[in-house]
Order: sequence, then C-alpha cells, then structure tokens
Amino acid sequence: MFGIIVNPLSGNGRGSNIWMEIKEYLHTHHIAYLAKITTKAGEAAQHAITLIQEHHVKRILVIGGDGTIHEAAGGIWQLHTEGVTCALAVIPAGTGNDFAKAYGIPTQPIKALQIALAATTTVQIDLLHAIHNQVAVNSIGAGFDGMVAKITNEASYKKFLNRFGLGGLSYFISILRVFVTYQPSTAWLEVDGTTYELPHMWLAAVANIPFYGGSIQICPTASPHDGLADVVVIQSKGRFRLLPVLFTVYQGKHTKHPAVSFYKGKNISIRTEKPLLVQADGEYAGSTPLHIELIPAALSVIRST
Ligand SMILES: Nc1ncnc2c1ncn2[C@@H]1O[C@H](COP(=O)(O)OP(=O)(O)OP(=O)(O)O)[C@@H](O)[C@H]1O
Repeated sequence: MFGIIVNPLSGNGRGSNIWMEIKEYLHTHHIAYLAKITTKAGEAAQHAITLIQEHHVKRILVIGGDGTIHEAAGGIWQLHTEGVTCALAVIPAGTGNDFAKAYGIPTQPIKALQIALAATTTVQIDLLHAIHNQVAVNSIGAGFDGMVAKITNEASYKKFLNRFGLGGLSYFISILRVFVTYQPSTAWLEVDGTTYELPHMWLAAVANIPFYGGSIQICPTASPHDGLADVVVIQSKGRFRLLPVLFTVYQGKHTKHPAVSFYKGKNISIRTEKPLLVQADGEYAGSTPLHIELIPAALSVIRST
C-alpha cells in the first residue's frame, strides 16, 4: 500500500485534473492506495504523518507543487527523527516544479506515476533545517527572493498564467516588479563560524538544489547529496549593475559577475539590519534573522533513473 497526498488547487487546478487521471490509472491497473486531499494550506504535513503512523505506508506520492512537497517532506522528516522511514515521490502539478526538475521527474503524470510505483531509484537527500523546526527541500532565501515569493503567491497573474501552462513566467514578472523597487540593506552572514559583513545585500539564499523560482539556476553547483548547503549572495549599490545577472541567472551564467558570491557550509546564519522577508521552497516563511542547519541524507526521494 502506498499513500498519496493531493493538493487539488496546485497549478491553479492542475493538481485536481492530474488526480483524476491518476485515479483512473490506479483503478484500471488494480493498484491499492490511500489518498488524502488537502483542503487548506499546511495540511499536507499532517496528512503525511497520518499516512505513516496510522496506515504504515512506506512511500508517499505528492501530487502538487513545491509548497505541498515542502509540507509533506516536513511531516515525513518529523517521523524520520523518531526512526520511522518513508520515501517521497512526486507528480509535479505546481507552478515552479523545481523539486521535480532537480530529480529528473517527468512532467507527464503517468510517466511520473510509473517511476513512483517502480521505486527502482531511491536517493537520500540532505534537508535544510530552519527556525520554527521547519525543513526545506529546495532552498531558503531572504530579501529579494522572499519578496518575489510573497508577491507571486498573492498575484492574480499566477492563476492566469497557470491556466495556459505558463506558471513559471509568473515568477519572472514578479522578479521584474521587485527589481524596480527593491532597496538593498546590510546583512551579516555566518557560515560555519566565520562571519561576513554584506553591505547592499539584495539576496542571500541557501540552496540544496541548483534551481528555484521556476527553473532559475541560482546556485548551479548546489547538490542535495554532498552534505553541504550552498549559499549565494547578491550585493550591489546600484540597480542597473544587476541587469546582466537578471538575464543570465536562468542559465546559471551569472556566477562570474562581481555582484555575486558563493559560500558552502553546514551551519548558516543570516542577520539583517532590518527584518527581511524569507521564503522556504517558494512559500512565505517569516522574516530574518535566520539560522539554517544542513541535515545530511535525511529524506529518501524516488527519482528518475
Ligand atoms: N486545498 C488547499 N487550499 C488552499 N491552499 C492549499 C491547499 N492545499 C495546499 N495549499 C497550500 O498552497 C500552497 C501552494 O501549493 P503548491 O506549491 O502545491 O502549488 P503552487 O503554488 O501552484 O506551485 P508552486 O509552489 O510550484 O508555485 C502551499 O503552501 C500549500 O500549503
């Protein structure tokens, strides 16, 4: 028996349509499952806990976006700390789908389901453990990207673009909106005991995978298997100096720009002169200060071969 968690509203209703298709396939092929459908934000974590504790599932398939994956992974991790294991599989149904991209999970729902059912390749991935005991699978960032996550999730164009399968474009629109108004500030980054002062900081993001915000290659060298978190910092006094970064970051070709710097470590703190918005896996997650600890090999993920 395996468990399924569905966010029917992910990708502006794509989650619901995919669920119909998957349900039909499972019935046709006489595959037993137990499904939980979310009815409000935050529910996926509890669904994961219930599926594991009460129904003893060893595999949970999430049909949703990165926000729902974030919550389900949090539930699985909570029980992992008590010694109970359960693997996570995904059928991408969200706007950005960065998690699926990182693990080669196809966007075609039946293909993604077949990978989940076969479970031939399971990998252990690192997690980013932050304040309020939450874990992130993709990234946690403060400043510019916290603001982009917030306005994207509130924007009406996210819904509109999702209708045409162009959800990823909504992040780009938000980036342009925030870019013209954002005011950088001083921050202090601590990586494994060494503190760096960062004047004119636009963003500081801690990444577990190379992508965020719908396939932006913010940290091309980030790996969820190396036991280290990658930190990317962007600093600039002027806005227009960052234009080349803006237009090269999607291909991960911004890395040599003098405004961009990278760090790697296990314990990362970010303090700022004024509270900055924080995003965790693309969802609003409070504000700075931030402390993140990398937990190595903390979650089993079923990936494409
Ligand atoms: N039934 C629901 N009603 C309202 N909100 C929900 C529901 N189920 C989940 N959520 C919340 O919706 C948020 C976004 O969901 P999700 O990430 O799955 O889709 P998305 O926003 O379309 O995709 P992406 O994160 O890739 O942009 C999550 O933070 C989750 O808590």
